[in-house]
Amino acid sequence: MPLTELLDQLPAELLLIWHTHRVPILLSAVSFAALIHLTIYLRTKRTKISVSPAPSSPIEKIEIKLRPEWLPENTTLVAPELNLDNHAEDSNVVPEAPIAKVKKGPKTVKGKRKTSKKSPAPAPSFDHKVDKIQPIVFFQSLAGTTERYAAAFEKVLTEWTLGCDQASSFLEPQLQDLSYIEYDDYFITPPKTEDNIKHFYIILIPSYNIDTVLSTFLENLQETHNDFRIDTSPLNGLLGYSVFGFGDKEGWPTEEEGFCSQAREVDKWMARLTGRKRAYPLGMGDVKSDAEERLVEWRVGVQEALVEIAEGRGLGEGVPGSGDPAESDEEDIEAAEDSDSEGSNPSNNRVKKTARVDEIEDLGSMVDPSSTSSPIPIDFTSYKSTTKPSKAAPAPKEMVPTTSPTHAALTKQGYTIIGSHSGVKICRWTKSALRGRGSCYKYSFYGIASHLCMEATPSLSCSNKCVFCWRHGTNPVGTTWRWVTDAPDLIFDGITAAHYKKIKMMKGVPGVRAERFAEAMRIRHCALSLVGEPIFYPHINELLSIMHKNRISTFLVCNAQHPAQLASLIPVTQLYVSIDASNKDSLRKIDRPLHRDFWERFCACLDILRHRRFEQRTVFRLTLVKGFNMADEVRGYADLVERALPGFVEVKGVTYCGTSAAGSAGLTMQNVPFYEEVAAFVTALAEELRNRGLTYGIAAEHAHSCCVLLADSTRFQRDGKWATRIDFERFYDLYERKVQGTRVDEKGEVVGWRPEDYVGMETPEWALWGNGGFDPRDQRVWRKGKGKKDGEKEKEKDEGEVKGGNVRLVEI
Ligand SMILES: Cc1cc2nc3c(=O)[nH]c(=O)nc-3n(C[C@H](O)[C@H](O)[C@H](O)COP(=O)(O)O)c2cc1C
Ligand code: SF4
Repeated sequence: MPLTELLDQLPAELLLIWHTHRVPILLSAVSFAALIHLTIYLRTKRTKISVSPAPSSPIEKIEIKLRPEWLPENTTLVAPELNLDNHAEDSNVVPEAPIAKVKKGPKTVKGKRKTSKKSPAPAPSFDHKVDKIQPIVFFQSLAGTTERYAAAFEKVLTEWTLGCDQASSFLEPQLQDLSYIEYDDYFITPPKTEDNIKHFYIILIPSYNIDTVLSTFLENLQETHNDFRIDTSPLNGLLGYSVFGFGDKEGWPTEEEGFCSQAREVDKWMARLTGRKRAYPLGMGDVKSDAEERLVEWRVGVQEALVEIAEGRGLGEGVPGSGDPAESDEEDIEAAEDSDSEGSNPSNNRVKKTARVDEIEDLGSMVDPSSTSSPIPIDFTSYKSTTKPSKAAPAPKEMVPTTSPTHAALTKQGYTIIGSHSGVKICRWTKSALRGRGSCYKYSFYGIASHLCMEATPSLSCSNKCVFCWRHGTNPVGTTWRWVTDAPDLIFDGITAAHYKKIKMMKGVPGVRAERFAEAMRIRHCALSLVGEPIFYPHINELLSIMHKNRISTFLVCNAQHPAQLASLIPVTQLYVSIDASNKDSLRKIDRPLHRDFWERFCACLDILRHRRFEQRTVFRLTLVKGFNMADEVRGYADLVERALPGFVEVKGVTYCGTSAAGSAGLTMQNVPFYEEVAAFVTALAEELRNRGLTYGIAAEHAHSCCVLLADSTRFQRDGKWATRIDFERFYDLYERKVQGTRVDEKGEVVGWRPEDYVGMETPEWALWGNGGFDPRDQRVWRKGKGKKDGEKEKEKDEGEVKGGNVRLVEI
C-alpha cells in the first residue's frame, strides 16, 4: 500500500484501536501517572529525613517560624534584625522572615444564626417542683490565688446546697477552670442538658492589666455579644449569674486605677449576654487585706439569691426573668460606650455598633491574607475599633521605682537595684568561695570560681510566675517591655560597682582569704540569671558585648518564652534555657506563664537552641520539683532533649525557701527531692537518651547543691575523658576574631567558631559522677545538725542557710 494511502487511513485506524482498547489504555495511563506520583512522593519524604544531619554537624538547615505576635514591643529590636543570622558571625539558617506585627484579624464565631435583636430567647421559668438548679463555679487563675479560693468556695457551696431547706432543688455545684473549658460550650448558650436542669453561673476571677488568658475570655464574651448572627443575649437561658473579683489594692488602690478591672468587665459583659440576669451584685476583694471577708459576705448574698430562685420567686423585682422587661439594647450600648470612654482595660476595646458599617467596608484590610483563598468567614465581630482615634500611648513608667514596695522588698533581700529595672546580688557561694569553703556547681562543671562571679540581671521582670521561684511576690511580672529603659553602659557600670562594693564589705568577715579577696576585685564571670528574664531587656546584646569586651564570661539563663529575643541574641559563653516541665500541661502548672501561647513559644525556643548548638554551648536546665515535674516525665524530657540537642543537661533538685510565697504556691519541703531521687532521675534519663541513640552520658555532679550534669560525649570528651570545663580566654579570642574558629559552611569555608573550639581542661577527678563534686582543696563546712554521715551520698536535700527559722536555699 502506498504511503499516502496508509497515512490517509491512519486516523480511522487509530480511532478503531481507541474504540476497541480504550478501557485498558485509560487504566494503564492512570496507573502510570499514579506510579510517577508515588515515586515523587516517596523520594521527597526520604530527602526530608536525610536532610537532618548528625547532631554536631554545623550545616543543618532548620526553619524557625517567628510569629508576628512574638516580636517584642517597645524595644530596639526591629523586624529585619529578627532572624537567626543576626549573630557575631555568619549563619547557615534560612529563617522565615518575620513580618511586622499585624493587627489581629477578626475571629470566626461559631454559633446559631441570630433571630432578632428585639426578640431575645425566652427567659427560663423555674418550676421548683420539677426543675433543678445546676450551679457552676467558674474561675480563672494565673498564680493560684483565685484557684484556691474557688476550690474552697465550691466546697462550702456544696455543703450548703446539701443542707439547705431547698436541697432537693439543687444539683451538686460544678467547678470549672476557664483555662480548660471550651468557651462555646458555656458562653454562647447555656450547656445542653436535660430540659429540667437550669444553670446558674458563679464566676471568680482575678484582674491583670496585661495581656493574659483573661483577656481572651473577655474578648470572647464581647465578640459573642457583638456577633450579629448570635442573639445579643444568648445566655438569657441562665437562671442568673454573679461575679466576684480578686484584685490588689496595693498596686491598684481604686477602681479608677484598675482595681478588679477585669472582674468589672466580665460582670458587664455577662449582664449583656444574659439580658441583665445579675442575681447578686459584683463582689470585689483585695487579696492583701479583705478578700476572705468580702467573699464570705458575697457568698451569703448569692445563696440568698439561689433560695429565691429555688422557691420560684426568680431574681426579684426589676430584673428580667421576674417579669420586668429587659432594658433596651440601646441603653446597653450607651452604657458600654460610657464605660469605654471612662478608660476600661485597653485590651478590651469594643466595636461600637454605630461603627459597624465602616468596619464592614474596612474588613478587607483586616482579614489575614492567608485566609482569603478559603471561603470567607462572615465575621464582623472584631473588637478593635478602627474608627475611634487612639489615645496617645501613656508615657512608660519605671519598672521598680525607688519608692515602690517592690524596691523595698528586693533591697531588704539584699539586691541592689541599678537604675529602675536591673539588679545585682552577691550570692552565698561567692561568700563561701571567698572564705575557702567551696564554690558552686559551676566551678565543678565549668571552672567558674564563685568569688570571681557576679550574679545580675538587666530585667527584674519576668513573664512567668514559677511555683518554685524564691523571688516570687517580689519581682514584677509582665508580657511586654513597657518601662523606662536604662542604657547598657549605665547598667554595666552600676552592677559592677555594686558588686565590688558588696565584695569590699566582706573584708572584715572572719575566714575571708586574702588572695581570694584580691582576685575577687576583678569580675571574670557574670551569671545573668538572678531574677527575671534577662533577654527581656531591649539592649541585652549591647550589654553582653560590653561584658565580653571586659573579658567577662556570660552565662545567660532564659525561660523559653521570648523566641524573637532569643533568635536575635548574640552568642554568649553558655546559653541556658530553663526546662521546667516536659509537657504543656505540666509547664502550665509549674511555670504559670502569662503568655497564652506559652507552649508554642517554648517549642520555638527549643528549635532556636537546636540551631545555636553549632556556635555556643547550649544547656538545658531542669529544676526537679517532686509532685510537679518528676514522675513519669523522663520520656517527655528525653523528647525535648532530642528536639533541641543541647550540649549539656543540668538537672537540679528544686531549692526551697520557706516563705509564704512558696507556701501559697503549694510548695512544701515534701516537694524538694532527695539527692538520691535526683540521681535516680538522671540515671533513667541518661538510659532513655542512650536507648534513642543519643550520645549523652552523666559527666559530673555537685551533690552539695543537688545538681548533676549530663553532656554530649561526642562533643565534650577528650580521649574518652570528660572535658566539660571552659577555656574562657579562648572564647574571648574567638569572639574578638583574634583566633579562627572551625565552623564551616557547606562549601567548607570557615564561618565562625564552635563550642568545641573553646573546650577547656578535663573535668577534675573529684567533680566526676560518683565523686561528689567538692574540691578537696576547699574546706567543707557542715551546718549545725548536718554532720557528715556514713558514705558520701547522704540526703543532701536542704543545703543552705537557716534564716529566721526558714530554710533558704540559694541557687545560682
Ligand atoms: C502583672 C499583674 C497585673 C495585675 N493587674 C491588676 C489590676 O489591674 N488590678 C487589680 O486589681 N489587680 C491586679 N493584679 C493583682 C492580681 O489580680 C492579684 O494578685 C490576684 O490575686 C491574682 O490572682 P491569681 O493568683 O488567681 O492569678 C495584678 C497582678 C499582676 C501580677
Ligand atoms: S523564670 Fe526565673 S525569675 Fe521568672 S518566675 Fe521562673 S524562676 Fe522566677
